[in-house]
Amino acid sequence: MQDAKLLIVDDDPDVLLAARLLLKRHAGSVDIEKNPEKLPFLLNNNRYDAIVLDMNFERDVSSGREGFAWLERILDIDPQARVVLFTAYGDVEMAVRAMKAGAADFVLKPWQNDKFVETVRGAVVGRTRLDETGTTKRGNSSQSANHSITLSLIGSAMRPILDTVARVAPTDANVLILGENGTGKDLVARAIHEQSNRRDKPFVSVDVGALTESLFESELFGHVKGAFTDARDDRAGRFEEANGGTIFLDEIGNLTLAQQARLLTVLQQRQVTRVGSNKARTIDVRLICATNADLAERVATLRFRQDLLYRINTIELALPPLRQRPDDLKPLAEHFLKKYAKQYNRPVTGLSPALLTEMKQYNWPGNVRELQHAVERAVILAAGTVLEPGDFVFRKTDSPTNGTSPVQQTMQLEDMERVAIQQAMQKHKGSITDVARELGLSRQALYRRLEKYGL
Ligand SMILES: Nc1ncnc2c1ncn2[C@@H]1O[C@H](COP(=O)(O)OP(=O)(O)OP(=O)(O)O)[C@@H](O)[C@H]1O
Repeated sequence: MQDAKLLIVDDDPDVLLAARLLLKRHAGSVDIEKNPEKLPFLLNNNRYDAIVLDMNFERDVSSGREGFAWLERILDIDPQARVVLFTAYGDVEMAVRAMKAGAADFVLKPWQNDKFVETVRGAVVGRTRLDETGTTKRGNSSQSANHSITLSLIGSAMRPILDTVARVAPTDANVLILGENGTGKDLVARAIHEQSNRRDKPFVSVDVGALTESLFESELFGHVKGAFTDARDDRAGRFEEANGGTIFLDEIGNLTLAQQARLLTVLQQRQVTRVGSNKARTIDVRLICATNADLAERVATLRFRQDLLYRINTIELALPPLRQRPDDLKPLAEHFLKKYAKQYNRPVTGLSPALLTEMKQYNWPGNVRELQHAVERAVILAAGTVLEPGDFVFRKTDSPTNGTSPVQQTMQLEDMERVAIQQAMQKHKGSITDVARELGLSRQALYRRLEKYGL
């Protein structure tokens, strides 16, 4: 593995240092990262022959849940990734589960040097074989591989959207993607990038709604050493990371007015200044934003700046909620069924007509993400080879079209949402990852709701 490029992700700096020292003697290069949130960025910009990933990122937690969630995310981005999991607890059952979920192998901490190197070597060899026999792989500059995300967007409702994407992508026009949570906004943003002339440059995605007031500026625009207590080094912000490529600002509707003003200045001047510095740096980025909020209403109620809206919405793309595209339910569900039957090695082959009927009657508040998780659960738990209504958990919600006023509907939906979150928090003993998964929300979206409802 002399030429291999490796990545180690662990929140313990001592582990990172020791593992890097050891593997550096056997590999071409070894990147280390403390924050797993950086994984999507790293994977979108590098091709790693193997990734060593910690199972537990929260101190005093040994469930491995974080590791599983990140493993899944890695394989979503790069299905051929070879991931070796670190576990400190010698839990063989967990390691076996991890391998079933797609990990290449695992290493127990504290590790034995020879064994660790051999395990990583095995993962690298596996990757080389996959690449040799492989189907599409990222980093391939052929036209078809470049359009892999576009091709992964399923459903007839996506056709007109993809037509617009094809026309808009090669221009540098700013795009605003509107749609409820889980409707595919992130995928569409990536499809625009991969069809654009910037496709070989970075695609940087930032959930700006999840950034606290104090983090906002340094995360987006960077900081210099000593700018604030934790600023131990100079650091580029996400705009600089995206230079030459595309920056995707998700949940833009949640920015405070002060944040909106700072963002607008950067967009107007096309320059960023790191916190604590007075040197402005010119940036060249294509801007894509997304929100599930009604921005026109926010402008009318003075919560969103009109000048910022005009700057970001040169082209608007609205993604319909899943309940408005019943024809897409079957192809989407079949797509996820195939994916998870293969991933979990389960003999599930189809959906019963009765299940399809129930799926069409349900209103899918979590949209495609909820459908994806529902199918995943059903594939794992189903007794037969065809999924039946009993294999699915439909969350109990009233149809939003039941004759009540929009305000009452909002109240009712908010009440239901709060109760659903409370129940899921109790059921999963407060595990954010599990609750987010059950409810079909991103972790950030869940954090925001917990804050909103004071839970
Ligand atoms: N048309 C589609 N075809 C295949 N998969 C889809 C489609 N739309 C969404 N998905 C899948 O559903 C999940 C949610 O999609 P995505 O993250 O793009 O939604 P989002 O609108 O950005 O959500 P959020 O607002 O919560 O950030 C992802 O796993 C994505 O791959």
